[in-house]
Amino acid sequence: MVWALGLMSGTSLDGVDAALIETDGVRIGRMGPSLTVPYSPELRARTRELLDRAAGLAPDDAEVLAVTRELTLRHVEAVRLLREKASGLEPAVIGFHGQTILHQPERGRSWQIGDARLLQDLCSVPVIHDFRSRDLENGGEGAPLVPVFHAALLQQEQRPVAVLNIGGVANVTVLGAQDQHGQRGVWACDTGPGNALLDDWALRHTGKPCDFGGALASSGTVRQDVLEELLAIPYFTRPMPKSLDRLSFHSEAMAYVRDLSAEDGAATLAAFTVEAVARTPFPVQPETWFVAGGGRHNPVLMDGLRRCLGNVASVDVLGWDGDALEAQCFGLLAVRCQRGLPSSWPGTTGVRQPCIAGRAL
Ligand SMILES: Nc1ncnc2c1ncn2[C@@H]1O[C@H](COP(=O)(O)OP(=O)(O)OP(=O)(O)O)[C@@H](O)[C@H]1O
Ligand SMILES: CC(=O)N[C@H]1[C@@H]2OC[C@@H](O2)[C@@H](O)[C@@H]1O[C@H](C)C(=O)O
Repeated sequence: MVWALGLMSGTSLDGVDAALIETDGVRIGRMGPSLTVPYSPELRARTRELLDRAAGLAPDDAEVLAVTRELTLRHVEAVRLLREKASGLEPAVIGFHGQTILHQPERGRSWQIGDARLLQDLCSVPVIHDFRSRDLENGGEGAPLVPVFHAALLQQEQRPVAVLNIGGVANVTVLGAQDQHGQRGVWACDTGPGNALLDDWALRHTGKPCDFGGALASSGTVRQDVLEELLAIPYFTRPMPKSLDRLSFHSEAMAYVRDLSAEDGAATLAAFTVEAVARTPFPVQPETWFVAGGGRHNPVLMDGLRRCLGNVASVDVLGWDGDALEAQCFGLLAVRCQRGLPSSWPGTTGVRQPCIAGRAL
């Protein structure tokens, strides 16, 4: 096994998560330390601006290049701080996801900005990057990629279970029951919004970047009529696998809630996240749901999920760090790439055949 350092900057645009993981690409050994390096409000705003304009931007646009450099330097800082924290643990490889500013699987396109060469030169560690392209080239959605990691972590689990990540977008991995040979089905998709719509709503109505503790949503009432209109968006009846951009149906959804009070709008958007999960057409019904990502800190989301799905717990009950999971995943994916192991399958991304994620420089 080797130590791999994973870097993930998610759709919430709040910063870079970095984590160390010991793995041979198949088995997972020890988890090392992890940390988050936040983006400055200025960098967050500039990145958000790019994300809003991404469909019309050229790769060599001056602002794209400037933000790419800034973001990469935040990643370099994350690597430096994590190495300091992990004194003595030297990573053999870095898995660098980059910042997604556009995801259009229907056009075979997913755009992560980040300068892998600069990161490799400044950190002096081999970097694996560009994790989504090959999957897209082979007919896949390019996301989610985390199911291989969830399956590796839950190798001992015999029952059908699900891991739900509620980041900016929410994604789920469903693991079927194990047969007598230890084989099981693995299915995945993005279920719908995670926190992104709620974050934008909270920012507009409270000036804060999210609905901390679900305070706003818990003092409002869900508008069922609006909720049903939101859930009538065709994405929700599409079979899995399927994936989303942070801005997928963003303006549509915002138009539906626009006239609601701040509280009712937040309650309705939180219910939207929950119902989108509950209505996903799953091939098997999970007995237990383990929830990761920032959304697990929002009691309105967690209570709603419990009401709809039954047995729902934070991944923390498994001893996992729900804030470091995605960064750890990109450490694992980097090692799998180096060893020629596939990381996506027809059931997880819709790719035609099992596919290696990432490439070296
Ligand atoms: N205490 C809290 N109360 C309410 N919401 C919270 C709290 N802490 C975090 N969140 C939510 O979690 C979000 C961040 O989640 P996370 O870091 O998992 O997203 P991400 O990794 O950027 O997204 P993705 O998984 O889509 O790439 C915040 O934007 C916020 O909405
Ligand atoms: C294109 C992109 O960056 N997608 C992210 C996003 O954030 C959550 C969800 O949408 C998921 O599909 C994916 O990230 C995780 C790490 C994944 O690929 O598994």
